Amino acid sequence: MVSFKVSLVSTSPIDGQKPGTSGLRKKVKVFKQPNYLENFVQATFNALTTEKVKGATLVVSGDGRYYSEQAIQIIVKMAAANGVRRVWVGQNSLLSTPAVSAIIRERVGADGSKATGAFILTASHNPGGPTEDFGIKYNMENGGPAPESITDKIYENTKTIKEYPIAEDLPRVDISTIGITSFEGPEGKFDVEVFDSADDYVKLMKSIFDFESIKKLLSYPKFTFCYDALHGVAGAYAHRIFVEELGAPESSLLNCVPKEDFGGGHPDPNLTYAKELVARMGLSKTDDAGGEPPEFGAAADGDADRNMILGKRFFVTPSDSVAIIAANAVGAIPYFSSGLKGVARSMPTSAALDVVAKNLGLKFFEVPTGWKFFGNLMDAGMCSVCGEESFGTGSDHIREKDGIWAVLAWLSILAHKNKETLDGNAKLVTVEDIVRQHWATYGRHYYTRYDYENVDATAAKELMGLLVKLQSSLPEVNKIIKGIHPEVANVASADEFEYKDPVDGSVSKHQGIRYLFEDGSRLVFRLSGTGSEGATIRLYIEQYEKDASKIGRDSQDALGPLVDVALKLSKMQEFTGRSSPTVIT
Ligand SMILES: O=P(O)(O)OC[C@H]1O[C@H](O)[C@H](O)[C@@H](O)[C@@H]1O
Ligand SMILES: [Mg+2]
Repeated sequence: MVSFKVSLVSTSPIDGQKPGTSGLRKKVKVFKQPNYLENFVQATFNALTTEKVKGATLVVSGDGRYYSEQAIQIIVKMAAANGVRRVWVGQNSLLSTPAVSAIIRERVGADGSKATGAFILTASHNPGGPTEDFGIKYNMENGGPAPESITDKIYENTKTIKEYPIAEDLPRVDISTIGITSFEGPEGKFDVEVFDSADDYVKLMKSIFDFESIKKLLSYPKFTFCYDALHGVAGAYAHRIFVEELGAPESSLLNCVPKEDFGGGHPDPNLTYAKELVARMGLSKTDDAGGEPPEFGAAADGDADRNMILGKRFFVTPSDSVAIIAANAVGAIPYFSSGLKGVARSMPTSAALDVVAKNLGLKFFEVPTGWKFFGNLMDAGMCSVCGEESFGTGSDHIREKDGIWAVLAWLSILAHKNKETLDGNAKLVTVEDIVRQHWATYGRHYYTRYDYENVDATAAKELMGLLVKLQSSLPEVNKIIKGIHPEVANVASADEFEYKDPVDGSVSKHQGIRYLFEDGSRLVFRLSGTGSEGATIRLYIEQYEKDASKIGRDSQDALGPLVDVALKLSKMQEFTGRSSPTVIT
């Protein structure tokens, strides 16, 4: 057995290591600066209680983006030096964010060991490569992102760090080969175990869904399917699940080979960035992929926690997606057969889920943006299904959102609704049919999001400042609105969203600026917490329509007047210099 020594390296604090909504995300060149990654990793170790470090088992992996392999080698050396007992690594550094959560919660090592935390190496949906983004975040024992109490401590530690221990002489570990490598250090044995990226996750999915019924759906000739991993880590699961387990043809997988630069693309599953899928599904305004589009299409982001669901020439908004999953879960998904404990959405997500919760008599929660808020509810047994407008959907099977889970949930609902069809007796019920049926039952929440990416941070702050100021004079605001579009309803109330966690009582302030209209419409403005440069302003626009004769409009048309009001009220163009958003979803 190779032995290693521990040396102490002196360092000094580096500015700007405050973790955002989902960890620390910066350009690769920033991460490559001397001690940058090391300082953050040590600040994290120092923020944890001793038993989470000494003798502990730690998962380290991610979406395989550029710099992952080097980062893993550094973290392994630091883990060894900090007295960690074993590090678990997905083969080739690949583990999706949901798979990491599942592994922390479910995996038991050959010697009975269980992980107590993970470093997830990802910048999620941000591009990768030498000039793009890298990221790191720490997840806790419950499989969810570290709560603010820990991330605040990490940040404080980054401001005072003076030294870190490292096992400089520990040889590079081959993370491409499955197996355990053992070392001997001053505090005893240290193992690095490399294992199959998909095994544990596939097992979990099979315990949640009825794979046989999905298989039957996928083998039905009129049901065609397509999945785009955007060259992210979802590719490491897609072949195994959709092709090997469920029998989909190889040709149904698009961009399913994980690449360290995501093939030069932007691995964010939305109508702008998932271009190839959007064209194949017959939804592109400019390219036509030719041929009849598949009945079902889906995409994932870089670390496979996000999802986009499409039907033939049809886009399902994420806010509708979670509402539809919640409305159908009990009959369609075995995991939920005894009912839902409750449902939750993030504040900017449309109120489609609220209506389902009300009709079905389910507990309902509105939380700030960020998955960690759902985790607390789930740990307390208060929430089964949740989702966000930002293409995140999930359940209490883990403590992260789960892109492939969402696809399997939709396939389960389709299989359920098509029981008779699959037996040869009826017409195929499509994705679009399911959504339209849902609107007819619950009403439709027209919804759109405008993103202004990488705008000047000062200008963005000023814009938000103006919107807060306007909130104190609603009569004035309503006068402005009437001057723009007299048919738009009055603003009934306006505030900055604040959340008191019903489980731990913690309060999160300034979680987005809301204008709530008398007819149930909403305008929400937020600054993104996940960007790595400048500021990104997000504007969320929503309007509820109950009248069945009016639920079939084009959503941009239906929302036109409200959009206009939002842009003029906020002086968007004046502050940002932008005449149109970077992305509309
Ligand atoms: O802050 P934003 O850029 O709007 O991003 C918000 C999103 O960030 C990450 O993806 C989190 O995991 C999500 O829970 C959150 O909704
Ligand atoms: Mg992600």
